[in-house]
Amino acid sequence: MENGAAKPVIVAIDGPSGTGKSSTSKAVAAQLGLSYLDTGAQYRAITWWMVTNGIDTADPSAIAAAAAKPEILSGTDPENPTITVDGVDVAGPIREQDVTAKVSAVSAVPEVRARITELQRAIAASAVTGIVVEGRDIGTTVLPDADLKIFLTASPEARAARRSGELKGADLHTTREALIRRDAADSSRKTSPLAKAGDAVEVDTTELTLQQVVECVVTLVEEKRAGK
Ligand SMILES: Nc1ncnc2c1ncn2[C@@H]1O[C@H](COP(=O)(O)OP(=O)(O)OP(=O)(O)O)[C@@H](O)[C@H]1O
Ligand SMILES: Nc1ccn([C@H]2C[C@H](O)[C@@H](COP(=O)(O)O)O2)c(=O)n1
Repeated sequence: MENGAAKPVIVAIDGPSGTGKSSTSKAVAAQLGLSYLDTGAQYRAITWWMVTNGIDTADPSAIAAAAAKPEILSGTDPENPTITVDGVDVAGPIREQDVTAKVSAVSAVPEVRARITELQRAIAASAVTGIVVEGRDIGTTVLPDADLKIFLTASPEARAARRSGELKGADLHTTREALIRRDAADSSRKTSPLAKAGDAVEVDTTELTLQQVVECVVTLVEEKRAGK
């Protein structure tokens, strides 16, 4: 840049549920002074709005007709990410089981994806120092020109164990089956499915601690910035 300021860096982190995208992205963004966007929270927020407003989440045409109605705002401070719908803080309700069970159906509707993708691109374009954006289709569709693309993976067993640790008393087998079902739905939808971009770096986190994954991604970002 002409004034000597560093060019904003755009990092896309994709992968299935429970691979560590949110934890890794937040820590990397905080360490590097970047913004952070949880795109899953946006899809959860629009799903919460559909459920709260009595829209039938099994009816794609009803979802499509309502997709433009809610105002979804994401706060991108990695130390304090926020999400509101029509001014209501929905950070808690969007993690509830009912929303988790319906989010794949709602996020498969093309009108929903077009709306949320537009929001995501606007947020990324306005990040002054750069941003870490995590989701399912960031490297393939939302930000195909990202400076660095990471695709996190982990075995279903490791992912279920991580999630069961969060959900008090959750049965490991049930958690594993639910993760696999959601990944299958997210990977098989027609519009912008969960997929690894051809130029993404794949990191298998099964045997890595969160700290090791963060260090790996920070190193990759620093190498990119140094032009390596
Ligand atoms: N490498 C790791 N080793 C052990 N636990 C981890 C690791 N990475 C993340 N975790 C833990 O696993 C859980 C899920 O992580 P996280 O929410 O970051 O995954 P995610 O990919 O964003 O999931 P989702 O897509 O479902 O939101 C969290 O409790 C987190 O602390
Ligand atoms: N870029 C994205 C991000 C998320 N989704 C959908 C599919 C997920 O099952 C759901 C919830 O995401 P999570 O909070 O578990 O990361 O949102 C998507 O389609 N595209």
